[in-house]
Amino acid sequence: MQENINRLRAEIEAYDLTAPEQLEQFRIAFTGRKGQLADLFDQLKTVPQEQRRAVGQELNQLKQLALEKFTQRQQELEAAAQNAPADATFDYTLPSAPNALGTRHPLNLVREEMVRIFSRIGFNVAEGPEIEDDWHNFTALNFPENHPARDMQDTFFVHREPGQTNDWLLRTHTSNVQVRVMESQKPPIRSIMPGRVYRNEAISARAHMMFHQVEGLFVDEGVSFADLKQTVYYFVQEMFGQDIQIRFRPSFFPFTEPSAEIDITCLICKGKGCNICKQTGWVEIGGCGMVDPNVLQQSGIDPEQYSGYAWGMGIERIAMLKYQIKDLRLFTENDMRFLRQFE
Ligand SMILES: Cc1ccc(OCc2nc(C(=O)N[C@H]3CCS(=O)(=O)C3)cs2)cc1
Repeated sequence: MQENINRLRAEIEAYDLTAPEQLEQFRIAFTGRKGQLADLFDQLKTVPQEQRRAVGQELNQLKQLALEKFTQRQQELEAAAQNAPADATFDYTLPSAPNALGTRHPLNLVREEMVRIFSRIGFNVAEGPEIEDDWHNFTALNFPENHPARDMQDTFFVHREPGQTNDWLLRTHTSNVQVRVMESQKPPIRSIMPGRVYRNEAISARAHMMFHQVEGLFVDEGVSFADLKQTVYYFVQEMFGQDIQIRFRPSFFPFTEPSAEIDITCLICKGKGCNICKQTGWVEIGGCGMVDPNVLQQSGIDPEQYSGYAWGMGIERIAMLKYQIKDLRLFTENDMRFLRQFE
């Protein structure tokens, strides 16, 4: 034991504390819970009873020596740090810790691009409630009382009085905002309505209940289907490229007459036909039409004086075409390998 005490004293006295990081190493080596001094104190019980007092005192003196050396050096370093000019202790040329900048979600990129494209031709952005009443989501849009879209199968009702029609629901499209804009503004109206919409598709393979839409509305005097076609054509060329063509397929929606589905030439095969476009050369991107005069009327706009067009597109659909994304679930799974690919 005496030999160990003498060796340890010599080690403590000779220990070099010049560099700041050696102070912590000294503490761990000698005075820490698992240090060499603790080991010697543990061995004290093996010393013969008559010598134990003297050896214990010597160990305590050694511990005191180590603590004084540690404390003195610690105070010297603290004083030096306080007195030295700031730049002496910190190397400002060191690179900072890397900050991951993150990326914007593809659905936001598409929504922002659509807003930019339509802002350039005079459209503003209108917002409205996601929890909506029956009037603004259905009746004002010419949906008859027994229309299947009103079923619980397609719509999430938030509050449903038996037999009542003034139900509260989660809007199934952003068309409610168009109704609210027409109720609150006089033409000319040039607005687009991006936002979340909800569909109760419990029976479909897609487990998705919420997706994103942008709709557009233009109401003024003398608006024609030709205006609608040109606006959609401009949007498609800005969003998908100047070489992309469009076509309108006759369709039906309660709120527009005439109505049409909007197709663009397949972005993969440029119209030749491939498995993406099912050999047709065309892919659908949304729908449009002239606002039904009854819808204008019900929102307080005189259909004898004004006419308008409207369109609707799903943001997920546009994003999947633009970025060739094959699975809808990628938008909501937060897989960084997917999300990091976008700027
Ligand atoms: C007052 C008012 C009058 C007319 C309106 O017409 C909005 C329109 N929407 C469509 C359409 O096909 N929409 C779908 C495209 C894919 S989607 O996201 O599932 C919704 C055609 S015309 C809206 C409001």
